Amino acid sequence: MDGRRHSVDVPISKTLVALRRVRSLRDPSTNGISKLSPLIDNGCWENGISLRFLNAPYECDFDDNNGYLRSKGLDFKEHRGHATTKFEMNCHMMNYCEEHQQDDGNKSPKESCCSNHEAKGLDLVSINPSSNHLKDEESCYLSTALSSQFRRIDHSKSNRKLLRKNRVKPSELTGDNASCIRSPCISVDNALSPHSVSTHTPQDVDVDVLVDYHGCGISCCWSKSPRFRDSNHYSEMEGLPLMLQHANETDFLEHKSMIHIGGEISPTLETPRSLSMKFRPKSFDDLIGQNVVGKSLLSAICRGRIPSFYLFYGPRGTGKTSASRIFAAALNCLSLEEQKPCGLCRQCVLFFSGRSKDVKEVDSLRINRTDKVKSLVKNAFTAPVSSRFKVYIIDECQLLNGETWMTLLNSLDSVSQQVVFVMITPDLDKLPRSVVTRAQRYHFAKIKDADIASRLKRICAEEGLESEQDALDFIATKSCGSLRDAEMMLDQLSLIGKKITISLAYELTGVISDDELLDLLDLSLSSDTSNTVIRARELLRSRIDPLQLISQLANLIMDILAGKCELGGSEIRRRFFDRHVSESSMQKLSHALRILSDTEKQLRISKNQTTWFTAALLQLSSIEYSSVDTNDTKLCIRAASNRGGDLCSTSSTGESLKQLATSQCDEKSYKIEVQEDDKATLDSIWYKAAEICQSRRLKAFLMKQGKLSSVCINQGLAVVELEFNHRAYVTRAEKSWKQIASSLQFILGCNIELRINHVPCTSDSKYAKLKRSSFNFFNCSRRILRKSLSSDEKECESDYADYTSQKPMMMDKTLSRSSDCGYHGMEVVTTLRSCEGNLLSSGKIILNRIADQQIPRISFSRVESVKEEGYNCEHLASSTLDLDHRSNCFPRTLWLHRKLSSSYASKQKDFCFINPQVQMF
Ligand SMILES: Nc1ncnc2c1ncn2[C@@H]1O[C@H](COP(=O)(O)OP(=O)(O)OP(=O)(O)O)[C@@H](O)[C@H]1O
Ligand SMILES: [Zn+2]
Repeated sequence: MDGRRHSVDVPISKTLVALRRVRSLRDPSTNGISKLSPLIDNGCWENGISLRFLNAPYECDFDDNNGYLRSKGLDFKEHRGHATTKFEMNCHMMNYCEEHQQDDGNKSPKESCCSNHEAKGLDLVSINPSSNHLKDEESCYLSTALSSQFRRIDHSKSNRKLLRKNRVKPSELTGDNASCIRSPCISVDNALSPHSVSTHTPQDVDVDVLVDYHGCGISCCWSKSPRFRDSNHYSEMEGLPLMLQHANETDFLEHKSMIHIGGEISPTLETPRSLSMKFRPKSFDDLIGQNVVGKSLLSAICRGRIPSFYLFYGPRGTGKTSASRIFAAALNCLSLEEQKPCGLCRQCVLFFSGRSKDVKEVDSLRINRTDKVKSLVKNAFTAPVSSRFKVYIIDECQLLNGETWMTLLNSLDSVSQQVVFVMITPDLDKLPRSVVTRAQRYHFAKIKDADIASRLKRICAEEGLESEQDALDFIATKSCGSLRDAEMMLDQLSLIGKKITISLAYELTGVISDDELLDLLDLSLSSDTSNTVIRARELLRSRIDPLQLISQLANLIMDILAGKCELGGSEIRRRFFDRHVSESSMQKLSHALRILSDTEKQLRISKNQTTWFTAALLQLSSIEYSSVDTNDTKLCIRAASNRGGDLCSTSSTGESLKQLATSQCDEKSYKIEVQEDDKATLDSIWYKAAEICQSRRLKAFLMKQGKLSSVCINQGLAVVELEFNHRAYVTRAEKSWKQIASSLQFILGCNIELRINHVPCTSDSKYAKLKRSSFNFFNCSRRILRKSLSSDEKECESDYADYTSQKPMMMDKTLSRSSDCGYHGMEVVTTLRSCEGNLLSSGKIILNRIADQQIPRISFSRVESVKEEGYNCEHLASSTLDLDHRSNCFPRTLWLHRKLSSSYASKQKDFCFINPQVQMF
């Protein structure tokens, strides 16, 4: 059996305690009572149920002979008035002070506490609380110290019954026991009385006093149950109904022992409800990843520069609340050392046992009423009871309303120097500006994955949990910088299996393993349609959300592309990397990434996520046809026809195009008969595309005047060039570009970028002359996407359609934004070709918007690399163009192109801009 875990004699008790623990894990941050709690809280713990902590390392000895309890030199005596009663007991006790063995060798406050007491041989004295109040500071302190060691046992009637049932004779109870019937706690003498506890010989022992420092894996959740608070709390709560005592959650209590009497678990003895409670930091050194904050707060304390208003903000689970408590303790710590809180001094003990009257945690929602906040402020004006500072910790302060803030802020100037407010929020933006500016702000950053993982490792070691490093790394990644989330996940995993493994972690979080993902990716890239569908459905049906799956898949692909994915390992992994190592595979993967990104957007608005996810997977294999042919070259078909010169090389693969054409359109109606001759292929595509245009006039126009001069498919995008031999035809075609593009899209089955060129007829002598002097290549491009548009996009699209019915097209919807939408300019990527069509150069022109112009103007501020073969267009840099006066918009591609062409052509007649690609910035 695990040395730190405890055996439970009777299964039902184990079950109930386990239930309690599970409940606590559901929502460890709240103390809401679940349905189970009445069962557990009020359940009749039958007589005879005893909990026995086996294997607990006993650090504390009780000396039967001399009647003194000694714990590492610590003598416990009972003082009643002037009388000192010795007592003896036989119990198994583990000194809580042994709790934290710091890895770094530094002593925790508690350890130091022990050793300190040990060194001094200090006698702790308990004043028997005959009244419900501990009257003076000392008694409070002493009582605190003792009760934090040994929580008191309830001597109410019911408990006495239990005691009786447990064969403790009433006569054996001392008169003093009776005198404290009303107290929810027993005094130390009672706790340690030989009558209330007995040896654990099988017959006689019904009660074992169990003190477990390390936590037994059995957590109690009574921390906020008022019936277990001591009388001091009640009286104070009455006076200050707004305040939440944090006594219940403090670490000392969390790590305290449990006393089980006659089968009843004394609820006043706390064990941590969760790992995150158990491992709540207790000093600035314990805070992980917040060194700067810790240092700064500590140095403020040391220098005595304490403003009254602090704001701790940052993501959840990063230590804000813990830091505020540490800060409060440090403010009042009496130690002269720099390291505060010391955990030893009177103030520290008071604070950590939850009995400090000067540190309050305030419920934000409850002070959102005028009377309540006023009462709080009034309270703030009273002097601290016993400490140097009065500290108010207000968590989730973003929930405070304006009026409450006003009251608090107004009081800040007048409250005494001894009052400190620590406001905590995860969201600074939700606070009024005046609050943010007046506070001393501390940012709690997300905690690094590596730090989280090493913290988890330490916890596992301390808890005696077996774990795989991969699993811990995974938990760290999944917890997004929140140590609490990580600890909670670890806690849950520790309940499931003996060892915390990566597969267990995957299962708990609903994530699938990289191997499973690689398998799926392999299938989909290999065009294994049926198996892809089967596997995708299996995964989706079993446990994973399509959106999560798609994001995991995308991440994995990115890792592969970045070379971050390990090649070795499992069989699946090896197979995948054997098959997908080539350059073409990498292209496929990067295209797959784009498909997944599009699909992700679509999934967000789709009700049928499974279908669309599966469809996306099937598209991954279609990349093979559309973007990459078997030789890794672009599929590019051009009619060499009337273009002179060496327009880019053509690698016409009729077969690929056939596949492309037939794979994605209705075979019966639009199957393209691809000829070996490219020209015929292009004509065939053009004919089919024209054929399916709805407007008869357009159909006739396209068939008669238009020509498909090239189709170039790369990475799922077909760049289609059309030729018209008259400017008027070009304009006409431009007006119907959408229909043309969708027909072509339907035929080619992929995204389309359309370029409509004006190529004067060679037979026309006038144009022939023109052509000789200037290849006036009139060009524009537009693109429509096959995917269905989201509603936003549709809106844009329709705006755009309206606009383009009167004006030439534009390429990108962002261009339709008005000039005052924050764009500063645009970047135009141009290509220069000679009149023969030879590529001369390509380059970039940066256009800056001239500020403060009602009608925006652009100036050419930079011309890059358009300077080859003796051509120079630097003069553009000094020119300025007026933008279209009809719109307050940046120019449309075509318009810009015309401007550039005319401006440029006037100086250099030999070439022109082709296909400017415009990007706003
Ligand atoms: N920086 C940290 N160092 C050590 N433990 C931490 C840290 N941050 C969080 N934890 C762990 O998470 C638990 C919760 O932390 P805490 O309540 O201080 O976070 P928080 O930032 O206040 O979160 P919230 O904003 O949700 O209240 C702690 O008990 C502790 O176990
Ligand atoms: Zn101290």
